[in-house]
Amino acid sequence: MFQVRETPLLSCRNVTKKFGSLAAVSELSFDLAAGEVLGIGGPNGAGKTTLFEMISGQTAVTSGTIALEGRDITGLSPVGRCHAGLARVFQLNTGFDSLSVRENVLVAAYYGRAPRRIPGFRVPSEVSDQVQDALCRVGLEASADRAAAKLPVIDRKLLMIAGALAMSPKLLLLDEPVGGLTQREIDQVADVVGQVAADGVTVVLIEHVMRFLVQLSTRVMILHHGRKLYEGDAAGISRDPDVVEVYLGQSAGKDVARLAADRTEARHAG
Ligand SMILES: Nc1ncnc2c1ncn2[C@@H]1O[C@H](COP(=O)(O)OP(=O)(O)OP(=O)(O)O)[C@@H](O)[C@H]1O
Repeated sequence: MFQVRETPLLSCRNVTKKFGSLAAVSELSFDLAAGEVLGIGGPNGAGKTTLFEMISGQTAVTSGTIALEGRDITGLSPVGRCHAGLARVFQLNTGFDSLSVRENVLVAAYYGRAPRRIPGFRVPSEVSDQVQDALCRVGLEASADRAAAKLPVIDRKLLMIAGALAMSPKLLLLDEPVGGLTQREIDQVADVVGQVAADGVTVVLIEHVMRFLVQLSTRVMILHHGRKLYEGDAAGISRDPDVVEVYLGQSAGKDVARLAADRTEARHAG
């Protein structure tokens, strides 16, 4: 297993989730250092989203522990985890359709950073600034007054990312952020996430789009049947016969090898 020397930003120890007799995630352990981008892949049903459910507190672990910056958060509510610095972007749209783009982000910025009482809904100026900053980071400032329901799919995805960023997270969980997007749109989201990571936010992303996963991840973990099948750099997944067999397939494995080589070349050139 990868060793993180200082107190890890996120630490999962023997995390297990059982649904009846099915172990969706089984005895999974990993550490994540601040500043990493961990890409998680694996076949349908591998346990990726269930892992996110446990990290973000939407579902309780059956056993195991989860710590954020050394603090055990295993029993904390989802909102408590938000206030501790953890933000999650869901796979499916979670925006409020009837609110504007700005209002959607405002709800996240207002409630996501500290405990608030509803009757006290006065927006402090630092929250407004946070909203504006989040909109600019994803490029939605020109759409701020549009109703969320009227947005194209790509902008809905960016809106969810803006909501998460408005909470000033230390750890950002992204569940299939580019599913269903065109190549150009995927590149657009990759630019946003790459900049978020460059700004110091630690990211864990689940993605089947290998181009996106390989481009952004500093480390990749492939799950299968709730267990770790592979953990290492992106280039290694195409050389791992088990990953190629159960997940990538031969031709996709070659594509991933090419993508990883392109990435290495681009980094050296940069
Ligand atoms: N609430 C639930 N009740 C029962 N079984 C569940 C529940 N949630 C997930 N599962 C099962 O747990 C296993 C892991 O599901 P999970 O959604 O975590 O996989 P995944 O890797 O995210 O898949 P995908 O790539 O299709 O999103 C699957 O067999 C799924 O059917």
